[in-house]
Amino acid sequence: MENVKKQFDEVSKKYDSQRQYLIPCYQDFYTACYPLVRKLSGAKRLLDIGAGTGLFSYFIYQINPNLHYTLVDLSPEMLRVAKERFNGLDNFQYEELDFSASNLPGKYDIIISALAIHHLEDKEKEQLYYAVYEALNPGGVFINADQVLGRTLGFDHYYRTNWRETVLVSGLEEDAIQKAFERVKLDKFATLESQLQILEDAGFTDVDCIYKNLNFVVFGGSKGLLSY
Ligand SMILES: C[S@@+](CC[C@H](N)C(=O)[O-])C[C@H]1O[C@@H](n2cnc3c(N)ncnc32)[C@H](O)[C@@H]1O
Repeated sequence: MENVKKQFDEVSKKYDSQRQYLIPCYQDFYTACYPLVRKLSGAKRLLDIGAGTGLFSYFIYQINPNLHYTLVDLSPEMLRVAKERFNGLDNFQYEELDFSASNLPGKYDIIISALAIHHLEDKEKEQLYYAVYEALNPGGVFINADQVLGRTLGFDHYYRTNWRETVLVSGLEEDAIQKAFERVKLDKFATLESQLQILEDAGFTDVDCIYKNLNFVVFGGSKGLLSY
């Protein structure tokens, strides 16, 4: 995890400005969960796993500013940017921790994560999903916006090649592109199906993928029947 921490510490100040170049479906990817979150009217506490600069929390904050937000990340520099973003708001707290090695702190009604869990080995992903289930209050929901391994080698190759080609012509400066290409070497994608299965095994009741664009997906599950 030291390498992950180092690379995200380094990119922290430029991270937000590069996101729209590096995630071709940026707006849809971060807002696909809005209808689901809007339905969780009784929710009070949200945990963002691998929150980084707080980008995903910021999207949720746009539609639910009254939640209590807990942002966890192992990179102090990424969290520093998050603290600047939410400066002055007393419903935000921050925890510097490695979620592959530490327990998740507290109990929550909504647990979110974006582009973070793919840094874990498959076994660690599984352990984390079980821990997420335990950390949810009854009726709570887990939402993971992430990149996944293609279902077949052919599609995986297509997704990765397509992403590189898209980023190369995105207008992002060359140095930033090369650093992003370095960072993705740390990624450990797993298939969507295997992760949906783990969520079911962990006890989640309603489990599904609510958004997919190439290998960018948003999926998750509810602890108890989804009341919609
Ligand atoms: C690509 S960034 C995503 C940040 C944010 N969620 C977003 O959507 O912009 C991945 C983040 O996950 C964090 N991360 C990766 N592995 C981690 C771990 N084991 N424990 C805590 N944070 C981790 C990194 O430090 C980084 O800030």
